[in-house]
Amino acid sequence: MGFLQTGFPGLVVFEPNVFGDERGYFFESFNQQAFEKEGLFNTWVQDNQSSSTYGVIRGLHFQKGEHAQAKLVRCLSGKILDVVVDLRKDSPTFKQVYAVELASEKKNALLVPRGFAHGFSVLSETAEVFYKCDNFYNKQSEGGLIYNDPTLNIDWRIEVGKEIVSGKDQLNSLLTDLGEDSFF
Ligand SMILES: Cc1cn([C@H]2C[C@H](O)[C@@H](COP(=O)(O)OP(=O)(O)O[C@H]3O[C@H](C)C(=O)[C@H](O)[C@H]3O)O2)c(=O)[nH]c1=O
Repeated sequence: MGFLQTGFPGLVVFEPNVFGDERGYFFESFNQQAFEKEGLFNTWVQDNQSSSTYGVIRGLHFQKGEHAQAKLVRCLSGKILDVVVDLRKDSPTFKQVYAVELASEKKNALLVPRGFAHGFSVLSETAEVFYKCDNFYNKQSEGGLIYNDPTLNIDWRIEVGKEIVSGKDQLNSLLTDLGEDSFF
């Protein structure tokens, strides 16, 4: 089981020990003792799962203030580009972007601490994404960054014109327009 540092404080890529045999495979997708040994202390209270087709971009979302959520994100089927933006004012990586490919084949996961905007693009024909949250959904506190913000210049690795973005996400803000209450 490996925990890979990303250079962003608290943002960690998790690579489990996978046990394969003639039946298939087994791995522990989360182990509180192992995570706490790495200094990763989260109390997960809500699990989310979504399914999307190629070209879908969900996000970038965050919940403000006391409703902020840490997430442990994995791809159950297919492949996604998981993308986060650091919104923590005191972080050395404040306003920086980190992206990592999560795939069912890799069985990897991304631990996103509170204080990040999170989104992903679907690189395979379909993808099912599962993520644990350490705080409950709170619609009223939701904030969003527009996926094609020129300041962030995120390469979602989707063929031009094939992006599928919800009406709600098309109304997300530019980083430069976020209010003070969007930062941590
Ligand atoms: C997030 C959420 C949504 N919902 C309901 C609200 C809507 O009726 C429906 C779809 O919600 P939304 O369009 O916000 O779903 P996504 O675009 O996948 O949102 C997620 O996208 C990015 C990748 C994230 O990291 C967030 O966890 C989350 O915001 O599910 C709930 O009932 N509970 C929830 O926790």
